[in-house]
Amino acid sequence: MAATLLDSYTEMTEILLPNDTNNLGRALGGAVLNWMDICGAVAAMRFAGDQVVTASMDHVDFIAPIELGEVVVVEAYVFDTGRTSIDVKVDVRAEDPRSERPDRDTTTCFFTFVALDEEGRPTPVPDLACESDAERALRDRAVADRKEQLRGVAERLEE
Ligand SMILES: CC(=O)SCCNC(=O)CCNC(=O)[C@H](O)C(C)(C)COP(=O)(O)OP(=O)(O)OC[C@H]1O[C@@H](n2cnc3c(N)ncnc32)[C@H](O)[C@@H]1OP(=O)(O)O
Repeated sequence: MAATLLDSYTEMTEILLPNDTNNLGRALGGAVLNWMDICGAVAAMRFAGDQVVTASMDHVDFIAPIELGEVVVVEAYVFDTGRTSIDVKVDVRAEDPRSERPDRDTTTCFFTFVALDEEGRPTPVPDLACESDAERALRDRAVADRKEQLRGVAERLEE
């Protein structure tokens, strides 16, 4: 049984409202993580066709702030699988349709979800199929980016 990277592709669009901001009028990290977790879980569920739970999130760097009123676009896709686990890349970018300001990448995180059967036990997931060059490129980039991110974190801890 196989499912494609495209089957999993999920985009979620939010607008940053006051409830999700800090006292500087910028996005709370926890609000962004919540959107990323939901978007990643939807991608994993679309892929597996089963309920999933978040097993882990890798390191998260918030590389640029998101300002009140900006549009937040969260994108997620499956790039690797185990027997019952599903690895998902989640990217976040901010857009301001009211200005000429260019879109900004604000964070990326790699999640692992586990598919569960109706009794809540881990259950096998489909193999990942990449049918186009674009899908293969996304998969390879995610694998490389995850390794690079983990290498960067290890180097920072050693400094
Ligand atoms: C604190 C919170 O609110 S967390 C948010 C919501 N998430 C949850 O509630 C999930 C809570 N955790 C759980 O239910 C369990 O730990 C589970 C379902 C994730 C894993 O259960 P386990 O009994 O460890 O299952 P098991 O040992 O069979 O492993 C199943 C798969 O999970 C993977 N896995 C287990 N723990 C982790 C982890 N911390 N990180 C990544 N993958 C993991 C295993 O590698 C295995 O993958 P594979 O089948 O592809 O080889």
